[in-house]
Amino acid sequence: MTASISDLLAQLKAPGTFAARLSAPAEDLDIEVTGVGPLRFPISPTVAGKLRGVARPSPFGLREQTLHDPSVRNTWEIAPSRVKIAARRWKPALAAHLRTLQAELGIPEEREIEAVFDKLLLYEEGQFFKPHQDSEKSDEMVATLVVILPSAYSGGALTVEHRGEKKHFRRLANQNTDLSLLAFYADCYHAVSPIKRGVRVALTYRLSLRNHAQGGRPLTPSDLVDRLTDSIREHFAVPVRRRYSQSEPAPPERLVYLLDHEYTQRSLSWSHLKNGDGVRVAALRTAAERLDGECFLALADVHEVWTCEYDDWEEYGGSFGWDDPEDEADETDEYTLGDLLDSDIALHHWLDAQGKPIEGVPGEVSLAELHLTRPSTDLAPFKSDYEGYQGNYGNTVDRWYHRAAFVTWPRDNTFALKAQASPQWAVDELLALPRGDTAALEAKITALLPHWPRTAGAVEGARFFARLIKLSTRIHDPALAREWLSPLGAHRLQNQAMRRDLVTLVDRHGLPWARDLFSDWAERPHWATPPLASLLTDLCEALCASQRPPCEALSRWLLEREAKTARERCVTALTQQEPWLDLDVFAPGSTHLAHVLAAAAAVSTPEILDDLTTSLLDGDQRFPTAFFVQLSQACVASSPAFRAQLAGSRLHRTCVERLDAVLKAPVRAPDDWTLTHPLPCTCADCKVLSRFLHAPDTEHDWPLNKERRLHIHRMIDGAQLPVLHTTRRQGSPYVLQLRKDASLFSRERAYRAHVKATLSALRALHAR
Ligand SMILES: O=C(O)CCC(=O)C(=O)O
Ligand SMILES: [Fe+2]
Repeated sequence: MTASISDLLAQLKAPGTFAARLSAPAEDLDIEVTGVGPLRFPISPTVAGKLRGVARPSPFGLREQTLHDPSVRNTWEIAPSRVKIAARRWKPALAAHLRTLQAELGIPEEREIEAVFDKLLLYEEGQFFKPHQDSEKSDEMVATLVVILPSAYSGGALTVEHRGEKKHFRRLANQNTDLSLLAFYADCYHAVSPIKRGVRVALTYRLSLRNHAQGGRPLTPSDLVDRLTDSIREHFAVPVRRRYSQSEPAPPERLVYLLDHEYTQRSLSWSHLKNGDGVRVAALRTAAERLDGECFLALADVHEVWTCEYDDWEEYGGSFGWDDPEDEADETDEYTLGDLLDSDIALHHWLDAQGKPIEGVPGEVSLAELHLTRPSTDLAPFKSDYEGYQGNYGNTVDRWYHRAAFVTWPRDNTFALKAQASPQWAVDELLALPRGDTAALEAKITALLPHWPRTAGAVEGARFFARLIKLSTRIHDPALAREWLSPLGAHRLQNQAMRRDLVTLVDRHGLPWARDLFSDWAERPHWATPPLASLLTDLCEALCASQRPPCEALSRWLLEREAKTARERCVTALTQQEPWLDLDVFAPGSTHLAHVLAAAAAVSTPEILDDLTTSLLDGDQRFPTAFFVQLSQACVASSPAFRAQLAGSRLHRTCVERLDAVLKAPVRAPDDWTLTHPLPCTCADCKVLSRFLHAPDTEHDWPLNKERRLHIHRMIDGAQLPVLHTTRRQGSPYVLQLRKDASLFSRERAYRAHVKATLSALRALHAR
């Protein structure tokens, strides 16, 4: 059994810790503040008062901004321009202290630390600084140094937190005489608890790594690297099922290892990884390179959704309260996490092995790719959002974390990964391959298939699909060509070049292959896929013009298939409640039929018209007049070729008869309010409604309880009858008031006019 990557990496302890302290005599520090004079230690309350006289309230940096908020930070600060420190003795003394602290923080000896003085801070009684991260003001900044000057005070403990682990630094026993130097990694949250008595004076420094040159990689025990190599090999060998995917289980394409420290775009670099991250990445990279893996660093945005138990939740700030060990304040979390419901990780800001930014790699991380030694819950979220009760899930909380990751994959996977981020790029690359090398092309295409339907299917734009089908004509393997074409869809065969490519394919792979391809496309329609019907004429023409037998056969098969679907659409429309004098119910089906008939006429396949006529006129269904009106309209608007074929046919004669009958019926007299329309329901109430419609009456007041009123409302609306129906909310039960309205006349006039125009167009077909 190979060990898990996380377990192996957990054995690599960080060289050093995230926060360290030392104490030192104060005599090497000669310090003078403009307007106050030289500071003598311990700093007296009088001098502290003078310092306050030249200080200003501190702002604090929150992410990219600088804010003034005394509830977060309540201290005085003095700018470096007012503070003069004699370099002669302090410089070598500070350098020596830094070497000690550097070793404790696990920063390799060969890296040189540079300290830049930032400011002088003064905390008086009650002043504090709540948990925060220091903004990393330069690319090289790795840590913060605080030098607490000798003075008498209590409270004012500094707490530093890293990945759930906290270190408390209380004042030194000899705080009156000695300096206290504290250094911690810049991504650590830290806070100063309120001063109880006295004053606390501190200098802060930014610590940067100087010699940028890639100092050798931290060494890793070679047996561990061997075992890690085995585990990585196994990671890329064992197939796993992908979440939400129907495709066959496959080995992960990448390995993503989440680092422990936080990094910003500026601070992420191979040479500046913070303590434990440095050794683990070195080990992973050495192992990955043995396997010819490509290696990257990236920033990782982690988002998790948890169920949670709610207890008195407050905004952020409450959950990371004072940690004054002298107070022994008990710590309570405001909510307790339950189950992880969902998580997603997005990688961005990629750096390659040389540290150069790269683009075009998919950001989304799958569970199968992921390894980590510390779960995100150990970290302080960058942001969290509490959601009240969420149905089945109860309360939930969303948390976001800023992490970073080491990523590696076998060099052979690079093409497939980049293709996921940009299918367009991949198609262009493949088209640029030397024409004759089918084996190389097919190997590359095979590597893309697992993600191809999803990634290529999401692309918008005709150019891409034109190139996709063009490339498919260079694939010899029929099954591969079919899978490659699956994201295309028949509705996208919009231009002649694409249809010519289709002809080439059908001619090469044969009719059964082509039928399967079109069936794939029909089975997996995009929700907004436009029907193929409007393209049918062009498609069949292109297929038949080739005079290749499989293409001609495909044209026929498509016509028959589309004729069948069109007829089914019309039959389905029959089952819907038919509105009074409505011309829309059969519109989609009739238009579809007309497209099929036009295509059949274009490629001289007259049997389609005969077959359809028989099935429409002699089938079990009786189509109402509205259907023939719609069909006639679609036919007269269709292609000249089809109109010529229709003229004098049985379908033509039937349409003429049915439309003629409409016009032969007597025109409604101006005072005739009777109305005949079949209702789909025969209940007692609907019979009453029908009687009222038939009758010359225009009004009917009908006491009815709620349920029955609702039924009648629905009947009238469903049939779009020219009857107003309102409820008079008086008495018991309320009264349903039915009123026939004048649209009875206007709608009928419009209908007759429409039928008349269509009929004369139908009759004109003979004249040609
Ligand atoms: O006063 C201290 O010990 C810490 C000061 C600090 O965190 C800061 O200036 O950002
Ligand atoms: Fe700070």
